[in-house]
Amino acid sequence: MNDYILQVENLKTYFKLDTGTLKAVDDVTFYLKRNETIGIIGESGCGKSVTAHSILRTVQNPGKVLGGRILYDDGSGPVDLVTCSPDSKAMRKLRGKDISMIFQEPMASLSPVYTIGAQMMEAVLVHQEKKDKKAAKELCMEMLRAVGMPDPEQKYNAYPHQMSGGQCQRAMIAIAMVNKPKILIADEPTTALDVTVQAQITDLMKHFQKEFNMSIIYITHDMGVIAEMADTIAVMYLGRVVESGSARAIFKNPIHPYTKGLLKSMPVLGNKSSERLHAIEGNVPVPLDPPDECGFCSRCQEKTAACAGSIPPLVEVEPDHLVRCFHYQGE
Ligand SMILES: Nc1ncnc2c1ncn2[C@@H]1O[C@H](COP(=O)(O)OP(=O)(O)OP(=O)(O)O)[C@@H](O)[C@H]1O
Repeated sequence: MNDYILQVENLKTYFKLDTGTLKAVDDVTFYLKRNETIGIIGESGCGKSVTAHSILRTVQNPGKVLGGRILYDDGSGPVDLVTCSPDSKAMRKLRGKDISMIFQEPMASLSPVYTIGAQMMEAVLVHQEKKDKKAAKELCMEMLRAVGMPDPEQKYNAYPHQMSGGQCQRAMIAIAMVNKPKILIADEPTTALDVTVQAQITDLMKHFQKEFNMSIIYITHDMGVIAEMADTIAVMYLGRVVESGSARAIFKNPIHPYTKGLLKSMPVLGNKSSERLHAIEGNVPVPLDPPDECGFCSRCQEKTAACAGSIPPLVEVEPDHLVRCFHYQGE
């Protein structure tokens, strides 16, 4: 069996707007191994969420996946999701069953007008040919207990507004996990929570990963969470992967000035709290008809005249460690 459950290659997702073409995801390549976690990191607007929605084929209009491949292999051979229509039976079967997604804001996926139980039952029954409601309810209760929901019987009949933020997050995870997906896409799932609940939620994901042999795409702007969760890392900037490799390689030997900037912005245990954290100056620009140059060059401390000439290629630094920077052209 192929080592990779997902291979994303040269993915392009653009939004054709009246004002021009917004290249949200532009030539993105990364690979996800079975039972492993890839961390996708970058500041707000780098294209992380649009990448996730491209995989699930749920990109909002007028966004369209316009190029590349998304090879998903559940063990029976790779299928290119780019060739599947977003509304196809194949994609509907895949979403929520093989690949599930959880969000920063549970209310983005929980309906306010249905109970948690009704939403869980819907998630189970939609993928069953013979609808067995009794078995489905048992599965839902088992999952509510597995996510550590307090008083699961009562929460099964509760509406989201009757629960705390952390409980809603657990309910969303229970819905995402109830079909034991092969891939979980977690888009900033802990950002809105306090640190104790954050740690509980990441532990929960690791527990499910082991129990169900699940792969995870963990999207965040927090290098600390990535250090805790990820086996491999893809650093995104302005719609492109600018550096990727094993977590060890990225933390020990970061090459791209953007990766180095992100690492310097991480708090270090033992440093005095009065010491200011490094911040990368400026903001991520909007990739509306972007010029053919390194996307980071407007903010890069190391830029030279060469950086504005064209888009740097992805170069292999060491096996499986790739970087997209004119200053690194290989040995
Ligand atoms: N529906 C849309 N219409 C137009 N532009 C969009 C749409 N959704 C996203 N974009 C643009 O695509 C680019 C990438 O956005 P995306 O949400 O993927 O970034 P992100 O890295 O996930 O940021 P965040 O951490 O804030 O979610 C941004 O410039 C954003 O403004």
